[in-house]
Amino acid sequence: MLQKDIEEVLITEAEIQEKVAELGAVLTADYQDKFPLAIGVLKGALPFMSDLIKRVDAYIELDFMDVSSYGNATVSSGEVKIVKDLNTSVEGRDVLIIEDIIDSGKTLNYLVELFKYRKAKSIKIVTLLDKPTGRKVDLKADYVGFLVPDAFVVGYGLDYAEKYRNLPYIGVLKKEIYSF
Ligand SMILES: O=P(O)(O)OC[C@H]1O[C@H](OP(=O)(O)OP(=O)(O)O)[C@H](O)[C@@H]1O
Ligand SMILES: Nc1nc2[nH]cnc2c(=O)[nH]1
Repeated sequence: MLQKDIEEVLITEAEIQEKVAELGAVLTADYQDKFPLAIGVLKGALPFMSDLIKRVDAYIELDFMDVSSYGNATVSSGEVKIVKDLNTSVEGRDVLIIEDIIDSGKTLNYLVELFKYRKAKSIKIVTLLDKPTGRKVDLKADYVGFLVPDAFVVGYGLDYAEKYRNLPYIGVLKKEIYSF
């Protein structure tokens, strides 16, 4: 049903799952002797976070932050709003931010500055997708799944107007779906 709105599948479900396992193995090694606070950035990171944490064989604590800067648009408003804050203090903690995509970089830039201000011991970023052509601020992730081209992508957590998050793959929507 949802497939009829998709122009092109960029990353298949199998490719995502293979990459998640790879990233999980790297994180398992890097966090073996630590107890990081893994912070999922809602809502987009939910499927990635859910799959990734099951591939990390190390002690990790989970928390969530809900921030939003896109609303129903395909371009960042540039203003990051905290919709839900953490339940846990980041002070003195090794923080691992889990994101679905870095585009302009503004969301993560905001969160990194916030967690620095809140005195996190270390801050690392794992993102499933990186769209370097969208970058507006200087920001790099520590762990990246896939580079994506300059297109608005949906699926596996990523939405257009709150739809398509439940697709198991990453794709590009047909042009007629967008209401500009
Ligand atoms: O690098 P940026 O340009 O800041 O874009 C990345 C952010 O945009 C999306 O979130 P959105 O604000 O759409 O909220 P959502 O996760 O609830 O969809 C995505 O989940 C990232 O958090
Ligand atoms: N769904 C979706 N959300 C985004 N947020 C920033 N870039 C994107 C994108 O390409 N797709």
